[in-house]
Amino acid sequence: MRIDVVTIFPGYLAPLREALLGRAIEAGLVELGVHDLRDWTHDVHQAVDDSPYGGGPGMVMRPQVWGEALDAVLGDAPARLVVPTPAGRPFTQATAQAWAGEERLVFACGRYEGIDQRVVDAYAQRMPVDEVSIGDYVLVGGEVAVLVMVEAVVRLLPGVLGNPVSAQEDSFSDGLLEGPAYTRPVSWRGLDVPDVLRSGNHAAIARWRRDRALERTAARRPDLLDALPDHALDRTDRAF
Ligand SMILES: N#Cc1c(-c2ccc3ccn(Cc4ccc(CN5CCCCC5)cc4)c3c2)n[nH]c1N
Repeated sequence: MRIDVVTIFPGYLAPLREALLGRAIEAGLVELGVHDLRDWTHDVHQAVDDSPYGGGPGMVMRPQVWGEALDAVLGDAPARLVVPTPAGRPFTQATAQAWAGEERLVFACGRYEGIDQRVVDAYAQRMPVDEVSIGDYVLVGGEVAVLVMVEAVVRLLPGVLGNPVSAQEDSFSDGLLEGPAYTRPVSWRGLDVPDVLRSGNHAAIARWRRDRALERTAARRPDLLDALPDHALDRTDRAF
């Protein structure tokens, strides 16, 4: 997979070259290009924004600069254009799983009050464009959202995670939050690891983990339980 990010703060994307993601790039599993939007300005001030038509707070990012940058970055290779925005569709694990199958993702990181809508509209005429939000809170720009989305997608690519099964057993993959996890020591500050986890009884362990996942999901994310299809819960599950 090739990932390109266009931003006025390239340094914000430096964490993408660290740790797991950095190793995936070094292993050739992912190619990453980070591009400074200001490289496509032509004025001495390198202006990328202007006042909003119709009034309103703040500034809007100019379509011309974005058009030149995206034309240059995209070239002729097919890609999915992703534009983070507070007004976007929710980015979920299902989104990450769908995008993990893409050959190429190009992320347009807005700042100020966002990017002139005609940029999305123009590119949507020739390629898939997703306006997405990572959550119901307001950030200052799209860079942090891109860090989140790139990590969620790249970890799903074959060969990236040391233990690939965990991508299938993630929270949300079966529609539930994952339950609690424990490691050594068996007792710590007067708190003990649940006996069942040390029993060697794999059926009992699986049941206990499912019960804790259901319990936690019911307590913290009842909306996920409501969204589960009927066949996803067995009679024992329905106790929650
Ligand atoms: N993903 C994601 C995000 C973002 C996100 C993503 C990308 C950009 C680009 C710029 N900003 C800042 C910003 C802040 C507020 C508003 C709304 N204003 C309301 C009053 C009228 C004007 C517009 C728009 C733009 C961004 C924020 N925030 N939260 C998420 N989950």
